[in-house]
Amino acid sequence: MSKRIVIALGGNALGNTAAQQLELVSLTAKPIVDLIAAGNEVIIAHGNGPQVGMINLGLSTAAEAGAIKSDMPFPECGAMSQGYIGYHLQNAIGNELTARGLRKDVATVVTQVLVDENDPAFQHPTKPIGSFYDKVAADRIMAQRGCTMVEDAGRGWRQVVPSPKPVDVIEKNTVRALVDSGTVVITVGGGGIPVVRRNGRLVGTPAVIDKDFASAKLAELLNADMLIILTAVEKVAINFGKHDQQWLSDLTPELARQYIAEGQFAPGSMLPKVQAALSFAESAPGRVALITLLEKAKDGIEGKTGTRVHL
Ligand SMILES: Nc1ncnc2c1ncn2[C@@H]1O[C@H](COP(=O)(O)OP(=O)(O)O)[C@@H](O)[C@H]1O
Ligand SMILES: NC(=O)OP(=O)(O)O
Repeated sequence: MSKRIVIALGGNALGNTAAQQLELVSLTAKPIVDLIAAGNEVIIAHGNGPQVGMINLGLSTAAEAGAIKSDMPFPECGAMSQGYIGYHLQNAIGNELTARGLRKDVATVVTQVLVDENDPAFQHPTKPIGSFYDKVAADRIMAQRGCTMVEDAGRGWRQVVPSPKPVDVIEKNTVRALVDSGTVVITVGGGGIPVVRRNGRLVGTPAVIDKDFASAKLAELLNADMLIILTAVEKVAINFGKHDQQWLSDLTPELARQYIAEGQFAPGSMLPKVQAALSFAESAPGRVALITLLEKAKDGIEGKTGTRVHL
């Protein structure tokens, strides 16, 4: 039976350069088009941590060198990352559809996501962006730019920015209308451009929303049947990386809460995915969230693999 499915793609899976990204999205497009060819309505959300950091650093460096007139504000960097990644995804998915003789429109919607100006996340930057650095380089960048950098899960040092929770997707009606008309939509890229409401106006704010939370919010607003969070592991584990590691196939809200309380999921990596999956699964009866590998998405939908979070 065909389903309405929101897919969340990890930003780290998109490579570090435009050439790498273009090559990787051509591979990403295949399993996504498998789902479309099977009759599902597919909406694609994606991360932007490495990309928004690259755009921000590149333009700041150009401004400091006098090559451009002024620095680029951070929300605009987020918008650029949506266009950059969205273009590659719509190009790759469109080409894959054409190669299979399927006729479907594919479009990226530049998306603003409402956040609360009083969200405590603004006081505690946690979202890693940009490249990984060693400690010496990180200390130098922090001193030069006055930004915050932290060690990211043993992989090196990265800049961190505030990551408020998504409250609403401003362009949700446009996205819904496009999906209803049969268009494959790429939206809430990088979790959406964070905006706050001030005196009745929407104003961009420097932050990066977690794409897993934004995808869960979008899936809820679009009344999706499934939220699929695609990442670098086939299943979620408890005792991850330890000798007694145990892969999980099914997670009820009760179990998910228990494991979260035990600290089983790493903050900034698996924790937001499990929390986002839990929030979608609990938003209405029958909704299922799946966490798995891109190439296992089809098997996961059929219940053959992945970690399914459901009531
Ligand atoms: N309990 C866990 N179970 C499975 N993977 C985990 C767990 N805790 C941490 N991880 C790590 O989290 C990673 C996914 O997070 P991340 O790389 O930030 O995601 P994204 O795909 O969105 O970029 C996995 O590849 C895995 O290395
Ligand atoms: N915005 C966001 O969640 O990006 P990553 O997936 O790259 O962390």
